[in-house]
Amino acid sequence: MFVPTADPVREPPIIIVNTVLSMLSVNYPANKLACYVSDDGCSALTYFSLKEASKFAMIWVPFCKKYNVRVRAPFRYFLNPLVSTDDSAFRKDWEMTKREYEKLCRKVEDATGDSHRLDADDDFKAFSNTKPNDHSTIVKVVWENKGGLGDDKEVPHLVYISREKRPKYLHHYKTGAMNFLLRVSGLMTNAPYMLNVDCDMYVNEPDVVRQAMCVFLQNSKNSNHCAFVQFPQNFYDSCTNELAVLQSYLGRGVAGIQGPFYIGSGCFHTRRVMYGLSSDDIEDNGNLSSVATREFLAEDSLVKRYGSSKELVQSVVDALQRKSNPQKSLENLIEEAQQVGHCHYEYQTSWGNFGWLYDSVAEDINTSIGIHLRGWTSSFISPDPPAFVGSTPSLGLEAIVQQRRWSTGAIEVLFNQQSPLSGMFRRKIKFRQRLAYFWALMCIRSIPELVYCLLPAYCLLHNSALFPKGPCLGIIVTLLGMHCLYSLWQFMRLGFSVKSWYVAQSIWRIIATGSWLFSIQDIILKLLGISKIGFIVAKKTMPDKPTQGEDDGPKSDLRKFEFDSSHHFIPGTFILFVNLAALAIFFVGQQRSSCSHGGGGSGLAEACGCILVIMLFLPFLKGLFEHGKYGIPFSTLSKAVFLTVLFVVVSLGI
Ligand SMILES: O=c1ccn([C@@H]2O[C@H](COP(=O)(O)OP(=O)(O)O[C@H]3O[C@H](CO)[C@@H](O)[C@H](O)[C@H]3O)[C@@H](O)[C@H]2O)c(=O)[nH]1
Ligand SMILES: [Mn+2]
Repeated sequence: MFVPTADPVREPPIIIVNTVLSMLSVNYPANKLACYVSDDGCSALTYFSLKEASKFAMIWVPFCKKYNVRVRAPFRYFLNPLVSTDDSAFRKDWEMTKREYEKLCRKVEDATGDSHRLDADDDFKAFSNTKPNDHSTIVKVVWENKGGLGDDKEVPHLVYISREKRPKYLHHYKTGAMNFLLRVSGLMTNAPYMLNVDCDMYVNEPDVVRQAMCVFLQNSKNSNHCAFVQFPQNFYDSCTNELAVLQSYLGRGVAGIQGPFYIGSGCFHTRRVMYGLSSDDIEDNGNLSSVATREFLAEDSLVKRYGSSKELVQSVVDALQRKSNPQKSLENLIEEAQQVGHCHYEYQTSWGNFGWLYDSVAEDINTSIGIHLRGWTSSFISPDPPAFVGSTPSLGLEAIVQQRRWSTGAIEVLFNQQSPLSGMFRRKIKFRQRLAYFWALMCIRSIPELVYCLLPAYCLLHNSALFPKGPCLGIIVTLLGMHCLYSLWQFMRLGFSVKSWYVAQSIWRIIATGSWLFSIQDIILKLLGISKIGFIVAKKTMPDKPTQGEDDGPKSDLRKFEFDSSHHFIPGTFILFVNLAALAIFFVGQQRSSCSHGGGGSGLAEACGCILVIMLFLPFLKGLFEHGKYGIPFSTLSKAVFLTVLFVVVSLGI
């Protein structure tokens, strides 16, 4: 089980602690599980929090198993008060466990306020004088499960790792961290299946490991060809539902072709596949084919591919040949694990061509295409209640920057080795699956979307017709109506409201013109070699009271849209102003010379177009009248006004 984290400020350790606790307590034999936390932030605080969490786990895990607790992230479980129960033993245990959890929270909080006191402890020496981007590898066995406690009391291994970073070396952000996790876990426990989650995505279904294993091990003739099992991502703090709808339709749709995309979190991978095998490298009985044996197991090819660590190479051979591992003492493997975390370890190896694939900031979609190109299938499981739940950025800059990263990463995939374009003639991926991956091109839509948002206004100002008149207008209105009804039906079929559909339409337009537009700039600058693309970690928060949406479906709410002086808000404000200006000029002109205009120019249809655009950019309209973080700041307003004046002048042809 892998949990990557990168920044103790944007990803508060207590969130990671909860994710880890939820994983340690899943319903599965504890001696077959191990949890690895990779910390790209190289934070003593994170390590401290995990140490404390491992102590609390000795209470939490038996408690969850004894009472068959459903939600095993303590912050979530203790949000609800104890319902009156006659079982006084349960009440006592509940209260004691809650007290211990609160103690844990306090310890983490105190350490966050005063991290210097950790320096005094010898165990934290490795963290002194380190910077997140300049430090050597740290590997710490937080808890080693030596067995003997009985199944319901045992707590799986917990290992903290932080790979070496030096300013001169590329570290590939999360992707590099995932490959390090793959290597260290290979060395230490070498399980054939691996679950990875983002650090905020706690396990919400204790049987999730069994569910995934059912798919891997089911007795169908294709069982060996399922490379990964993907669960959808759900969020406890989301104000909108557009991602849930997208995942539901896209996820299930693609699942019917070759399998769902890997979406970065809530996914179980097969270790052998991550080591680079193709589907035809495996025979019907699951063994390596003779060609694959020659290709993968030759001594020099092993070192070239996987690096110089003998222990690691041996573990790869074992994994490829499906040999079970003798239990080893984790403490004895620390040195070897540190070696495979050196910056230069991957130098002249093929890491990044297998494992999690490099060259895209959206490593999920990139790795996903790589696996499907090698002929593997994947499976989608979407249980109710959801198996994984996490935090999503608040509506505003955080969400816009996240979407920008996703779409930039998706376009990056088009220009690298895994591109669905260059793989056009490779037969191992199904044609329709390849087409589905072109969904990655979505951000190119930003340019036509921007044009569509401006066209009605331009036509009104320029007094030229955008829409045909007479019965032909009926065709356009019918098409638009059908499209709206269809997407509305998609929402309602999943139990979402009309309002939630409207909010989603609005959010998609804002993303298209606020995030995707800038991704195109990112890609152009990257292709010209002017700048590189980085990974800005999304900010995570934890609720302190149950969210309203928990039982009656998440709420859709645009009122919480936050603004600041970022340039990401200029296009939206500009679009709003242009449409407002066009409407105002149109109505003023209409009143002044209602008799002088003939039927050739723009008219009510174009005005309706403007109104529609304004409705879609409603958060911006509201932002004009709000103050503080919900209001659009003056600097953004003035830039947008300047652009609007230019646009109006050009359109009017003055
Ligand atoms: O240098 C880095 C940057 C990020 N992360 C971790 O990567 C995970 C995902 O980062 P987050 O900021 O939460 O990104 P999201 O946009 O919320 O994540 C989605 O999009 C990412 C790709 O852009 C995928 O990697 C994620 O799995 C997917 O859930 C988190 O656990 C981070 O700690 C690292 O370990 N190292
Ligand atoms: Mn996230």
